[in-house]
Amino acid sequence: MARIGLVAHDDKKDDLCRWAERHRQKLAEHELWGTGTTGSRIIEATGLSVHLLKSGPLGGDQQLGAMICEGRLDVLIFFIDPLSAQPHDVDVKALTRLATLYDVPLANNKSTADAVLAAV
Ligand SMILES: O=C(CO)COP(=O)(O)O
Repeated sequence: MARIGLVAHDDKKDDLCRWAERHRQKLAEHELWGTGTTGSRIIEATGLSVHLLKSGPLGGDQQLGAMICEGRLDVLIFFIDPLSAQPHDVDVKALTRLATLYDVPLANNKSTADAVLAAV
């Protein structure tokens, strides 16, 4: 069982919910962690159990970063919106930096997320 973080920027939340619905059965085998709004949307869309952290802009990205550096997260699925500025861009950068630093598989789009999930 892998510990999987699920995060999406606002314009990508629908995409991540559809992706989670498509992979519902496989995701149910794992321990899921989500930032507040993303996690709630996934619970609503799929009925999956997701541990909810703070909303991203309120520290949820940093909580996931802390999980990574403490060895408590195995995979990060983070659908980033490349077309919008984020008020908490520094937190987004910190999270992706820590995932890279600790060699945690990081999927920023659907194709990569498909590949990563197939490997866990
Ligand atoms: O902002 C986010 C990631 O940077 C996601 O946070 P929410 O899931 O709370 O919207």
